[in-house]
Amino acid sequence: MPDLRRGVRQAKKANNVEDNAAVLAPTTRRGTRRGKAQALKSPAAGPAVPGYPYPMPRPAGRGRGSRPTDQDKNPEIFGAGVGRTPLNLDVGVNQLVVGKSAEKLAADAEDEGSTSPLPERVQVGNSPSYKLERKLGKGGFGQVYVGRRVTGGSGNTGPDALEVALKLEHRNGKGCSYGPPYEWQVYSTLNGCYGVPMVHHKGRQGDYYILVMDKLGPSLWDVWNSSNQILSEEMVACIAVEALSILEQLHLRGFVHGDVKPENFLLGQPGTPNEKKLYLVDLGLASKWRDTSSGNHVDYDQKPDVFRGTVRYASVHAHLGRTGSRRDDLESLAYTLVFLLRGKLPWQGFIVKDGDFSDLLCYLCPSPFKQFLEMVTNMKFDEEPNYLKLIGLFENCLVSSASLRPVKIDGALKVGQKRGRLLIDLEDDAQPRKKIRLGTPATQWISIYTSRTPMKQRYYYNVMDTRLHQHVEKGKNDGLNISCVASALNLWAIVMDAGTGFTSQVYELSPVFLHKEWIMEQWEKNYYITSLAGASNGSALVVMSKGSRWGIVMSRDAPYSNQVVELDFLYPSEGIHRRWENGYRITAAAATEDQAAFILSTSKKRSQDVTQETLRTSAFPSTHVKEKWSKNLYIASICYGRTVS
Ligand SMILES: Nc1ncnc2c1ncn2[C@@H]1O[C@H](COP(=O)(O)OP(=O)(O)OP(=O)(O)O)[C@@H](O)[C@H]1O
Repeated sequence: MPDLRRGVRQAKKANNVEDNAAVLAPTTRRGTRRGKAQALKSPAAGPAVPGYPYPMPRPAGRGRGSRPTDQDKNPEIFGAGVGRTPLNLDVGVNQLVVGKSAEKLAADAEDEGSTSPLPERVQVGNSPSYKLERKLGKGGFGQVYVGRRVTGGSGNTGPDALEVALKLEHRNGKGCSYGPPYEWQVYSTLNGCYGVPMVHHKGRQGDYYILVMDKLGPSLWDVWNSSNQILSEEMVACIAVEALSILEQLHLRGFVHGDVKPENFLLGQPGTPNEKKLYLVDLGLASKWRDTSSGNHVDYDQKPDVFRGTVRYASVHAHLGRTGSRRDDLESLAYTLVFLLRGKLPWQGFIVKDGDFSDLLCYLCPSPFKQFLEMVTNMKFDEEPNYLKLIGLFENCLVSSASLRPVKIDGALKVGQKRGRLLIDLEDDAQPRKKIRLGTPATQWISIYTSRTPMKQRYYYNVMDTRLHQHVEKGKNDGLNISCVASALNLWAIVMDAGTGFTSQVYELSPVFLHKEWIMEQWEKNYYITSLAGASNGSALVVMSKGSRWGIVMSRDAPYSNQVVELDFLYPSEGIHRRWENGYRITAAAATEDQAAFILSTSKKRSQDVTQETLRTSAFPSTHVKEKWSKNLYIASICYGRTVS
């Protein structure tokens, strides 16, 4: 097939051309990660909810907005460069989403009127009988009422209490598609866990699934709202310390909460000895971070279109669809604390531009809170949190004597108590960590190298539109085909090599992105898109090729057995390393000013174990490429865009 866009042939070698014509020894570098390959589940198989501990399909969703709040009146706008909302997360403030669009959420909300009337009296299992009294709260799933004991039982507290909280979920409700709410199973495992209210009875009555639990007092959101929307530093420090103790216990039992926020922390009942005690409720989004049978940490994964949690407080990892782990609860706790202290989070109510995220958040925080945020946002996926050290950060904020403290910190005192003070050793011999997520945004070249048998490879960079054809033609004359293209500052970078396996190639530079007519014309001729780049001025370079390898790739039998994506607002180093360890290799990369995405695939041919390395450089990596060539590592992909330095 003739090339459709053959430029004028020119033998002249431009300044910015490099050629690897040297003859290299025919030794292939063995993969250093060989043998560690461990196949991950196919994305299509099994539940789509990360870390979901039970073998049931994806829950129907936790999509409805929670209780209307003053804050809800102010719609939040999430900017693309915020570092928090990459996908269809344009939902209101306190909404919980599981891979759902905002439209679907609205539809769910309209269903509400169709539920049956609430029972006047409740009696489940061998519980006493309760009369339904005032409403305590409402979430996206359940409604919580005071239950006043009318018959049965005689005590004042515990399973016999005169007043309990009744959480009712309609059997047709979102969380009940497969029987009793998932939260029930979590409560069964966690009953008695420090800081989690006791569930005394549960059962179905008529159309409702009902949990009978300890009645608690106001939520931290209520307290914040009735305190002029600001809480003292000491109070928030006490909350931090106690919340950490509660989360530690929850984590010790193998669960992450998954929806840490002010609305889900409740104080004990006013007027009782527990009125200053903190509790964590709502286990409906809890998931296992540790596999029960093997005791191993659950596998890392990223599904950018799946989100669960509350938009405002969710960790950046949760926004990016990564499997939940202990670090996410801690990051949400950090945002909860900043919110309670300052009454707002920097991403509320306005579009946050590049860089503002970390600057604003850190600027708003007193030192211990800032340090806390830095520590938790730098945690690895499976890292064991150092709860003691995190608690210790707040030691100096706790100035009142134990009896005057606004919130009890019994959990932390149990560990390091001495006369009601925390005794926590803040000595740390670990090396200071680099600020990854809160670092300075940068724009760099990201180049990916793969080991291959020796071949000729050449690159051109800083290529203007007008010079493109002459470079490509020169390469073609030398028997090379384009293997990847990239754009930086409206100049092109082209990598050409002798090992693509393509028999013929066409390309087009068009002022529009994905010039449909031209692409369809080439498809008709059995060409398939093999590389693609867009410039910031809107023009696009599309390369289409045909040949044995890509003919197969694009039609029926791709050589990949599985494919995943790593997407982030910085270079997702941890994710890429985890994927490498599981046998994935980067097969495509793209970056813009504010995001970078990597497609990683596993090869059907297990024997094809290739070493892969990546580089991030401010300038085009010309010197590095030569070094890599000498080790039989060839550019496999290249892009220019968002990283963090
Ligand atoms: N044990 C309790 N005692 C007193 N109030 C409670 C109790 N449990 C829940 N509440 C109140 O009811 C509200 C809703 O409860 P919960 O968060 O469990 O419901 P949900 O439908 O699962 O919520 P979400 O939409 O956040 O998932 C809480 O924010 C709180 O104000």
